[in-house]
This record gives sequence, C-alpha cells and structure tokens, in this order.
Amino acid sequence: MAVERVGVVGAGQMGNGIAHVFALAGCEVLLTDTSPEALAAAPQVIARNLDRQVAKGTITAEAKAQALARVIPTRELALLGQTDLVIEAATEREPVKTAIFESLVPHLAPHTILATNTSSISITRLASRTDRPEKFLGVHFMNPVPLMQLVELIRGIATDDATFDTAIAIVERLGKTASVAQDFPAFIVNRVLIPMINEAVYTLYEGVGTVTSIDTAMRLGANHPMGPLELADFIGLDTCLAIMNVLHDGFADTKYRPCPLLTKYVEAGWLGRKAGRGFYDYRTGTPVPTR
Ligand SMILES: CC(=O)CC(=O)SCCNC(=O)CCNC(=O)[C@H](O)C(C)(C)COP(=O)(O)OP(=O)(O)OC[C@H]1O[C@@H](n2cnc3c(N)ncnc32)[C@H](O)[C@@H]1OP(=O)(O)O
Ligand SMILES: NC(=O)C1=CN([C@@H]2O[C@H](COP(=O)(O)OP(=O)(O)OC[C@H]3O[C@@H](n4cnc5c(N)ncnc54)[C@H](OP(=O)(O)O)[C@@H]3O)[C@@H](O)[C@H]2O)C=CC1
Repeated sequence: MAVERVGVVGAGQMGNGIAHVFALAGCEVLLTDTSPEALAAAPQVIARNLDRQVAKGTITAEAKAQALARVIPTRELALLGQTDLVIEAATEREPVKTAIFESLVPHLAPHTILATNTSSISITRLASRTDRPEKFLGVHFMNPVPLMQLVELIRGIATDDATFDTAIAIVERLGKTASVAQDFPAFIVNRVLIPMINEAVYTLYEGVGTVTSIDTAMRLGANHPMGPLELADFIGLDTCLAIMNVLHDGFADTKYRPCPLLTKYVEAGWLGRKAGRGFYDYRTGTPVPTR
C-alpha cells in the first residue's frame, strides 16, 4: 500500500525526528502532541535539524523548505485518522499509548496502518487495544532519527504480511535499514543497550567510577560515540527507567532491576538533555557532571 499521508503522535525528540524524515521523503505529515509548547516548538526544532543537513550538504535548501512545508502541526487527533499510516511516538508509558490508540480508532480510515515507536512495550498487547491488530506493528526508529540507519520492525502476533511488507517498503523509502525483532520485552536494541546503560549507572552508584571516568572509559575503551551516561541523558532517563521496568516485569528476572540511582534521578525530574539536567547539567551550555 502506498504511504503518502502520515500521522505522528508525540512531538518530542523522536516524534520530531520521525516527522523530519517522512517529510524529507515527500510525505505529508500531520504532527500532534498534547503539549502546546512541544507542538509550537516542533517546526523550529525540525527546521534546525534540517539546517544541520543543509550545512553538511546532505540536502539542499530547497529540499529543506519543501520538507518543512509538508509538516502540519495540529491539536486535532481526529485529523490523523485520514492518513495512510499513524506512528505513535508519545511517552514510554503503556496507559498513555493505549489511550492514544483508543482515541484514534473511531476516526481511522479502514486502510490506515497503526504503528508505535515504543522502545520496549508489547506490540501484541498494544495492538489488542485497537480495532486492527492485523494492521498494527512496531516501527522503532533510533535516536537521532535523521542520522541513525536502523529501524527495528516488530510484528505483533496478528500483524499480517501486507502490513509488514508496507513497513519494509517505508523503511527503504526513508533510505534506512530494517532489522526484525520478535515481540518480546525491549526487542533487540534495547534488550542489549539499556541493561548496559543501567550497569553504567550501577558503577556510578557503587562508586566504581565518576560520571566523567565512566563515560571516558567507554568512549575511549570501547569506541562508543557517546559514553553510557551521556547516552542515557540523550535518550531520556525516564525512557531508560521505563525500559528497565518493562524488562524486569516482562522477564520477572532480577538481573533487570533498575539501579536505585537511576530511579532517583527520574524522581528528581532530572531526565537528561530534554530537562536540562541528568547525569550532566546542560543549563550553562557546557555539560557539567551532576555527581
Ligand atoms: C532508546 C531507544 O528506544 C533506541 C535508541 O535510540 S538507543 C540510542 C541510539 N543512538 C545512539 O546510540 C547515539 C550514539 N551517538 C552518536 O551516534 C553520535 O554521538 C551522534 C550521531 C548522536 C552525534 O554525532 P557527533 O558527531 O558526536 O555529534 P554532532 O556533531 O552533534 O552530530 C554529528 C553530525 O550530525 C548532525 N546531527 C546531529 N544530530 C542531528 C539531528 N537530530 N538531525 C540532523 N542532523 C543531526 C550534526 O549536525 C553533525 O553534523 P556535522 O558533523 O556536519 O556538524
Ligand atoms: N528517546 C529515545 O532515544 C528513543 C525513544 N523511543 C520511544 O519513542 C517514544 C517517544 O520518546 P521521546 O520522543 O524520547 O519522548 P519525549 O518525552 O521526548 O516526548 C514524548 C512527547 O509525547 C507527548 N505526549 C505525552 N502524552 C501524549 C498524548 N497522549 N498524546 C500526544 N502526545 C503526548 C509528551 O508531551 P508531555 O511532555 O507534555 O508529556 C512529549 O512531548 C517513547 O515510546 C520512547 O520509548 C524510541 C527510540 C529512541
């Protein structure tokens, strides 16, 4: 099925990135968010990230202008029903996602595919709360969306072949690479990555290292582009904690218990870059370790 009109629910770092890449690929994008501030900021955030690509020469100024014109912010969730594909990219909390899908269903055209950008939550369970589990799947972009090559595709138990084939075609149209994961907690990327980040928080919590020594060790010792604590701030500490809880509950295995220090940072509202402060304080411009 051809995908020309795309709805994106959530104008956070991922929703903005998803809107960015679909608009660049020529799709009309209806972008919505419950936060008026996030929705108002979205066009500028997307424009700034498009400018980075213009500055690098990877896209032309004309392509940027055309892409920006294709992104239509709206407060009306119902309008997203008249699209070919809706991608949910709201907060990593299952009740939030379920409520979004339940609100969307009455407005959806019969052919519309529903997708979620969830990092970890059961696709099968989310699909069961819609009228179309056969047209529902996980389309899991990586952060930052314009730069990261991978899109993880996760079928629910009912996802049909036509829907999956459409998703494969979408990933190709975006110039990205699909990897397929089975529908089990946190799929592949976050099943491996987030426990590593959690372990880095434990090394901080236990005093094995400092924020600086831990990130330096992994950047220079394992050639990671970002240290694990810097990456946690980039992802969002609330999202990291949510993923650990999904793993811990989903597998009932204490090896996935979230580090108490990660919980403490989230309880303090120190969610990382998006909150101005996490394992680093970004409020002065230069990141300063907060521990
Ligand atoms: C949690 C989940 O569910 C799944 C996940 O996403 S897990 C997280 C996956 N992501 C990662 O692991 C990210 C690891 N970090 C990196 O790959 C790199 O640090 C990075 C690509 C994020 C940034 O690259 P960097 O070279 O260190 O920094 P930076 O200079 O800011 O960016 C590199 C280039 O990309 C551009 N860029 C960065 N972010 C961008 C964005 N959002 N949009 C467009 N362009 C962007 C920059 O303009 C820069 O271009 P120049 O080099 O020409 O200036
Ligand atoms: N961050 C990352 O590195 C990655 C995250 N993901 C996944 O993508 C999703 C979004 O993550 P991310 O962008 O980081 O999260 P953010 O917290 O940056 O953004 C979430 C946005 O969704 C909004 N929102 C909350 N509830 C609703 C709702 N009912 N309807 C519409 N919008 C709503 C939030 O508004 P408000 O702030 O007012 O609540 C916020 O603006 C999550 O499922 C996450 O697990 C996937 C890959 C990578």
